[in-house]
Amino acid sequence: MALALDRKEIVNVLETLVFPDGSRLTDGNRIRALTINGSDVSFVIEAPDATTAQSWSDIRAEAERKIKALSQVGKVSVVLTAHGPTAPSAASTSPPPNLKIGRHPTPQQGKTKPAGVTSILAIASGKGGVGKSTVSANLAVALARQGRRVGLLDADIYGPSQPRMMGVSKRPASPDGETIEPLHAHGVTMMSIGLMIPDGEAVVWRGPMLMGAMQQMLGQVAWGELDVLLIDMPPGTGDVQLTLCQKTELTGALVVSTPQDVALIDARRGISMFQKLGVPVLGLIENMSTFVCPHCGEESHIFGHGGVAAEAEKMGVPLLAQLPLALETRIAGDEGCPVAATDSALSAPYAQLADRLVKGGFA
Ligand SMILES: Nc1ncnc2c1ncn2[C@@H]1O[C@H](COP(=O)(O)OP(=O)(O)OP(=O)(O)O)[C@@H](O)[C@H]1O
Repeated sequence: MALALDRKEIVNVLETLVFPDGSRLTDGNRIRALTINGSDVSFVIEAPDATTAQSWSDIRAEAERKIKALSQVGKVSVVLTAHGPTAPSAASTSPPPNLKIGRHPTPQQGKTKPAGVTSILAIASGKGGVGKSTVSANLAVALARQGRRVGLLDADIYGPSQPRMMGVSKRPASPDGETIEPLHAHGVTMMSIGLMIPDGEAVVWRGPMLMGAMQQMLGQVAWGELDVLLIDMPPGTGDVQLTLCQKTELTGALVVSTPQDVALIDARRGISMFQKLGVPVLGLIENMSTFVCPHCGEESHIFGHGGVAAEAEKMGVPLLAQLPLALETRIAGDEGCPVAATDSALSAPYAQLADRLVKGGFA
């Protein structure tokens, strides 16, 4: 029988990798989420910013090669992520690129999809504030940790929250005034409409302008090769949702709801919109399903219990995940490092959701 893979053996190998400045790859908590699953090894190398991350690609490759060379190791997945923006001076104080974002849409025949993107998943909710952005950010990171090439488009035009949740504030560049360079955080390629709008400017666009902006976010952003692009949709069933369903080749939709009746009624509306527009609903995600008290450990169902599972059954769609309400999840989101990017036990349900989507061939 083969001996179980020893974590220490992996760490020993990683310790031999040294940067030109003499520091080790294992210094300063750079190696995160080292996971051994049978003979498969995965971990994340976290750089302080995106520029540094780029310069670490050789050491990432070397780490992968050396771990693979160990006798009992099967698959190796090493994800290089950047925790912060490229340079503090390039934060949101700089103006957005000079592109006409929010222009009228250009005529488009049929449904399109950015070249190089295999699957597009819309993350939607009927009601606002149920955690759709939290789920999108964490799912994106969880998929990236499983070695998938992931994009995240924050299309929540009225309340873009991905820059905060993913810890990104740099303005995307547009060297040619036409193509928009996406940003990178926690192994995810991302873009938010919030990064394109001048600070303090309220979005008062109406239907056609919104459609034009969405078309630009999908068509002008240099997404590159992606296994999956997650779209964090605005809540409800308005213009943006309709346009996306009609003009984009969506692989499917994931609908997030809390167990509350009011949220479920709206979720039902969202599901029915997707079904009418011929977008497969891949499943429901129950967020804030239980609350585990950080002091006494007692579990309570603040927003009710069982409603989302019953609704999923009624609508004939799977219940894909039940995600707990946790202070750590909220804080991690506010601090720009989604809990799925950490070693916390709370990252597990997101990893399971990601795994389910990968196994289903959707991501
Ligand atoms: N599982 C969770 N545990 C703890 N806090 C959560 C959880 N899910 C979401 N939150 C918190 O609830 C708030 C709303 O979440 P989020 O912004 O993800 O919702 P949303 O549905 O995208 O909202 P909007 O409709 O404004 O786009 C945020 O402060 C977030 O940190």
